[in-house]
Amino acid sequence: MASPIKVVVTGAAGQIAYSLLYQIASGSVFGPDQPVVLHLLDIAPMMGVLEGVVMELADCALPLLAGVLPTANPEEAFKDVAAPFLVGAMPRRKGMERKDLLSANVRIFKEQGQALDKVARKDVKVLVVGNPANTNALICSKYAPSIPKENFTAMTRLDQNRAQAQLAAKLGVPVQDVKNVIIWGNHSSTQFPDPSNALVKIGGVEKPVPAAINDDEFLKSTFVSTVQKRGAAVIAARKMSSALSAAKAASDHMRDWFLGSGDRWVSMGVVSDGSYGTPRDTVFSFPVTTSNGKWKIVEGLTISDFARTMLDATGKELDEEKRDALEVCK
Ligand SMILES: NC(=O)c1ccc[n+]([C@@H]2O[C@H](COP(=O)([O-])OP(=O)(O)OC[C@H]3O[C@@H](n4cnc5c(N)ncnc54)[C@H](O)[C@@H]3O)[C@@H](O)[C@H]2O)c1
Ligand SMILES: O=C(O)C[C@H](O)C(=O)O
Repeated sequence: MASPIKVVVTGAAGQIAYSLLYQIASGSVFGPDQPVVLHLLDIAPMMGVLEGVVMELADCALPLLAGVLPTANPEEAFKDVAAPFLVGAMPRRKGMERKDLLSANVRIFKEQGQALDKVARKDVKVLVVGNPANTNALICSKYAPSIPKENFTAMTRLDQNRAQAQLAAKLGVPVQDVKNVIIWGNHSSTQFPDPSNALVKIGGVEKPVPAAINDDEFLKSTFVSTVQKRGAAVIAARKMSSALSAAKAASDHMRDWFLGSGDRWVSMGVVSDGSYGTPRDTVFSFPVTTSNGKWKIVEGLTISDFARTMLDATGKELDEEKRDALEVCK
């Protein structure tokens, strides 16, 4: 058995963490042979609730759970961690856009970037889930200059999973038979869920999704807006933001980053190098492949005029969010 790795979940007393902690501690993220020590960070008033979470983790009797550290101190939480899931932040309510959370949440990611810079391993792999996730990840990276910026990512995997599920339902196939749908840009209503390179297996044969669906109007409008607005639809129905599916997506993201994405593309918000004409120095979601703990943007894709307009719109929003976030952090 390998020696345990330290994994931190922030917002550990919240609703996403409630699903996520079990997935991490049961081996679904880092593999069935990798023990974990869980660091649980939340704010001081939530320590009582967190105590209950700690009790429940113990009561799960999980063989891979090698230790649990609940704390309200970011430096204690981030000490020597390999994998931070930065979930802790305010969720939006009905009628809000995710960027409306910026002024409330971005300071959390400044403070946590500073703490990571001070005490985390330099090869730490950071996943930001708290909204607005892309810009929070950018700010976290900026305040942790001793850690490579490639190590900071934002979660758009939930959007990818939503897109894959929509296409599979339309085609009447199991969800795993659809692959390579892309989420470009921001985890917001300007994101571009792009099915143009997606593949579907039908009768054992792989075909392009656009040809299999053969309905351009559906792919350019209904499909795109359903995925863009899915988070809001869940909030309208549940009166709380998505949590079960968000925790599953966070697990998928980190698992693929650590263990590899195989023959599938996955979407991750990463610091843009300007690929595909996107704004540098924003955290932009791209199709990537992952192996040996590193991600690589899929190169050489054709960008149609429609896609160009969509990429430019979401890039513009990210540039604006960055400007606002830097102002808040001054
Ligand atoms: N990227 C995505 O796809 C995605 C999906 C779903 C939700 N989210 C976002 O994830 C975040 C968390 O959602 P939730 O439903 O778990 O919210 P929640 O309100 O249930 O839990 C958030 C927790 O974070 C804690 N917290 C607040 N400030 C903190 C700080 N400085 N340090 C540590 N913990 C802190 C709170 O006390 C609370 O326990 C929200 O911003 C939500 O919008 C993102
Ligand atoms: O939409 C939200 O505010 C929550 C989350 O980002 C989601 O996509 O479900």
